[in-house]
Amino acid sequence: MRAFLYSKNIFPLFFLALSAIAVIALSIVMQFLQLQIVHLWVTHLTLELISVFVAISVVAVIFQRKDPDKSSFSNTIVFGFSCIALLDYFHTLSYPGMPNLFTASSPEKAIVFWLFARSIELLTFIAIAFKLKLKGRKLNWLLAAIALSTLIFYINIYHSQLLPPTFDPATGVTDFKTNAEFSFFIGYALLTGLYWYQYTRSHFSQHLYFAAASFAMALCALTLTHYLTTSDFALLLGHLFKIVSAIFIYMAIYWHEIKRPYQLAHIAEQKTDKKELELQTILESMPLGVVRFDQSLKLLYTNSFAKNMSHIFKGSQVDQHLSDVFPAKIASLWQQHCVQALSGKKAEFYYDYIFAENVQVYREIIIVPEINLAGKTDTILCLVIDSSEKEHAKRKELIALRETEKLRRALNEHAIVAYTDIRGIITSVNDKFCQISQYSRQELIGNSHQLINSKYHPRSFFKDMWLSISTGKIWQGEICNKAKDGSLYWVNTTIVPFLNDRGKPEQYIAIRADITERKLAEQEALRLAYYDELTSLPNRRLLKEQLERSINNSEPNTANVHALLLIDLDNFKDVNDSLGHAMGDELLKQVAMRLQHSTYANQTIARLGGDEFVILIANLATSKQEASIKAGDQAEHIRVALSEPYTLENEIVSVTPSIGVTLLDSTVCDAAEFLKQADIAMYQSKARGRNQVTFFDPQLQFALNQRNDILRELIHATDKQELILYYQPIYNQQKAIVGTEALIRWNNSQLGMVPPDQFIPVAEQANHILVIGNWVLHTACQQLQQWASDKQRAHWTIAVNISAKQLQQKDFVDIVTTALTQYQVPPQRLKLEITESMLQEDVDNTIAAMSKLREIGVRFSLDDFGTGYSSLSYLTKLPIDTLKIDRSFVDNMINSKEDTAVVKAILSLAASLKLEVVAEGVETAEQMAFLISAGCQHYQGYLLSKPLPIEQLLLLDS
Ligand SMILES: Nc1nc2c(ncn2[C@@H]2O[C@H](COP(=O)(O)O[C@H]3[C@@H](O)[C@H](n4cnc5c(=O)[nH]c(N)nc54)O[C@@H]3COP(=O)(O)O)[C@@H](O)[C@H]2O)c(=O)[nH]1
Repeated sequence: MRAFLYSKNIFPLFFLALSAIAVIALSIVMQFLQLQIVHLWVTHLTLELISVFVAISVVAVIFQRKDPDKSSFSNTIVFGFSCIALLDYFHTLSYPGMPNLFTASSPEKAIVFWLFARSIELLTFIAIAFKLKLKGRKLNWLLAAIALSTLIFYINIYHSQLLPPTFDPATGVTDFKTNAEFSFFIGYALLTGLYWYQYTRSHFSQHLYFAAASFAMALCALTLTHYLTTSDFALLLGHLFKIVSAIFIYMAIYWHEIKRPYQLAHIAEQKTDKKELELQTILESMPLGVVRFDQSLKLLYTNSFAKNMSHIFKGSQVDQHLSDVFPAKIASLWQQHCVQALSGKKAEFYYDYIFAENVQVYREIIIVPEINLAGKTDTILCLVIDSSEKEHAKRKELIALRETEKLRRALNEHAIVAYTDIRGIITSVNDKFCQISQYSRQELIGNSHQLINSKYHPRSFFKDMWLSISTGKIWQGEICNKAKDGSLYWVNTTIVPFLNDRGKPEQYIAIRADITERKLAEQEALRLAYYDELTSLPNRRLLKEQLERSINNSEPNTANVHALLLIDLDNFKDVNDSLGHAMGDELLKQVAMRLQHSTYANQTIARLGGDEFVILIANLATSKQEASIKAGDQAEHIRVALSEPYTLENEIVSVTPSIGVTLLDSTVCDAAEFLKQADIAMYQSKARGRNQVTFFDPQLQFALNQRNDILRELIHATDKQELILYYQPIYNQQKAIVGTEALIRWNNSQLGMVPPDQFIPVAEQANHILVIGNWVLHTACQQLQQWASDKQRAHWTIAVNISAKQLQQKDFVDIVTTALTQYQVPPQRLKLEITESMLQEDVDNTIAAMSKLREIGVRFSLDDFGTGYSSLSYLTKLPIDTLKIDRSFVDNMINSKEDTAVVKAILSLAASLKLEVVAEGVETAEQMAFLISAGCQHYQGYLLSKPLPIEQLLLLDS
């Protein structure tokens, strides 16, 4: 309970309430018992002096108080309680029983002072409750209180008649006095409520104490409404309540003026301590150095951060001078700015410093002047920001930026650069891009690369490119672009995607190098490598590649039969020889143009070289039968077209083509093989009399293979000494050998003994016959040289077979004479055998050459006479000595009248032209007998001897 009362701070009221109840009860008892107090003036004096002392104490306390506000209610208390103290003192002095104070002491005189004191006290309570403030100095109000009290004193002493009567010696206190007390009671009761109300709102103890004081005064007034004489016990009680009230007033003033300020000061001190702690914590945890200097630049404070700042504050002590805190190099800088701050101006500066360890630190300093209460600056606060990390990062970034800038400049100097956004819209280009594309930067930015698309590349090219870069991969490739003027240029392009934080491209940079020159060179090289210079048609290499592509791309169930046409011009050599190479070239160009007009877009025309052209008709048909019809028709169309006369300058020239056709299907996979097939077919056309279209025959292929085998080996035959010369003797009617025919034999390590009718035609086609013929000529001459010293054989002749190509050599005469001279052979011993067929071409030159040789003595035989077209007109012009009756006539002359007639006719013709006759292929005695009877002088044949190696021939003769 006690704790509750104290805790709620209502002990004073509780105490008063109990006191009131006790006093009222005691009062009733005393009233009932009519108790009287004797020697009351002593008690009264004591009690009053206590309350006067309390009032004076209140004034004293208030008087000592330092009021920040001149119009404080302190003046109210000083004035009010000074009056109360003085009037209560006058009241005490004038109380009955006290010595006379100017006039005789009396109850009335004492009551007047009392009533004035209580009235002023009530007014003072009211003024305090309503916080009425009196302006002015406290001393003035003290003097005013003294003056007022003195005035009341004077009136009450000397002019008491002016005042209403308050005591009747007969009846005691007057009604005025009782009513006045009752009024006081009401006033104090109301004040008790008011103070209590204020207490409940503010919880200020001061209000509670005033409430208690008011309550005590209310009880005092109430008690005093019941006394009649100055010796009544109620009077004593009233004064006791008054003392209680005075004590509560003192407590209120004590609480307000002494205790509370101390409490507030204590709280403020606690707050200050807390704030200081907080400030200290903040300062210590701040990521910057905080340093304070006084006016003389002595160090006052450094926070932990500053203390740990390398090389500057480390080891610094409070009271150290600034010049001892910092290294000399920066101390002056600090000092200069600290002095500025001490003059009241905020200073900011920045420096970097390299320490012995080569560590560079960067500092930003802000110095703030601290203004004291007097408005002056006697300390400065320095905020030290360690910007080393930031600065190093900035410098690194700067270096990186410079590097980037250098790279960018280098890149711009050497490359064509464009930036695009994620959609491919150009966002930035360099000058080189503008130069090569011929578009301005404004025209390019905001556009896509579609602006420079040359349409050279298929859509799939760019689709693949986007697929690559949109997944964050770097793309590289060569692109053909179109400049503003329509010209094309080539760039080697690298597109690098820049990725965002999520790894997705957000920008692309395209770096390009102009490779137009290289591309043109490549194209030119390609053209030279794959195209014929004269006609601009694809050459053999390109044809071969396309042919292989056609073969490889053939798919089942498609038109996968292709046709290959090989065209060779007949007699083109004549045009070259007669009209010159320039005209020959012009002819080839016109042929190329006609071929282009005679073919379709998807067909490839190529020039293999010389007068050879090829047409590849890919995917002609699904069956060979259909393909052969279509290819035959087109080949015939071409043959007709090429056979039309050509106009070469002013010359009208006619050439015909020999065309070989072969059909390709997927069963054969070799382009070279197809070309060979077409070649064979073309040669077949030639063989068939030229100006023909011939399809490839597989049997021809076999022959060709054989031919190729022979040729491959034959080329090395002379070097490998595989050639042997056999000799078949020629007899006269007396069966004596008059000469021999040299017949070549070839014994090859791979092919065995190859008969001459197999390898001679091959050698002729390949022009190798010149080598072989020369060997035969020299071997025969060498043999004649040997025989020249052999009496038995010195008159023998050797007949050497000469091929057409040998005879057509311009230096053929020289070749023969050289051989004769080399072996010192009498020309008469050498016979050159030619055939009728050789005389079909270049007859005049042939005869001229023969004549020259004939003039020096070399003799000529006309072989196989009767089998070809023999014109008697030129037969007479030929410088020949011998006619050889072909073996086919000799074979059949016994059984065939026609052949008998031919043999007789030849013999008769030879006789009339005075030519010798040799019958060859004499195999039977019957044939021999018939020939002798018919007048033939010379015979050659198996009946007499087969061709023999020289050793056997010599045996034969011996
Ligand atoms: N340009 C050159 N041609 C030459 C050379 N050596 C030969 N040849 C020609 O090769 C053809 C075949 O010659 P070969 O196999 O040697 O046949 C010759 C005789 O062996 C054969 N012959 C002779 N007598 C008979 C016989 O009674 N019966 C028979 N079945 N065959 C016989 O005739 C060939 C000679 O014919 P020909 O030349 O027409 O006199 C052949 O055409 C040779 O010309 C050479 O060095 N160069």
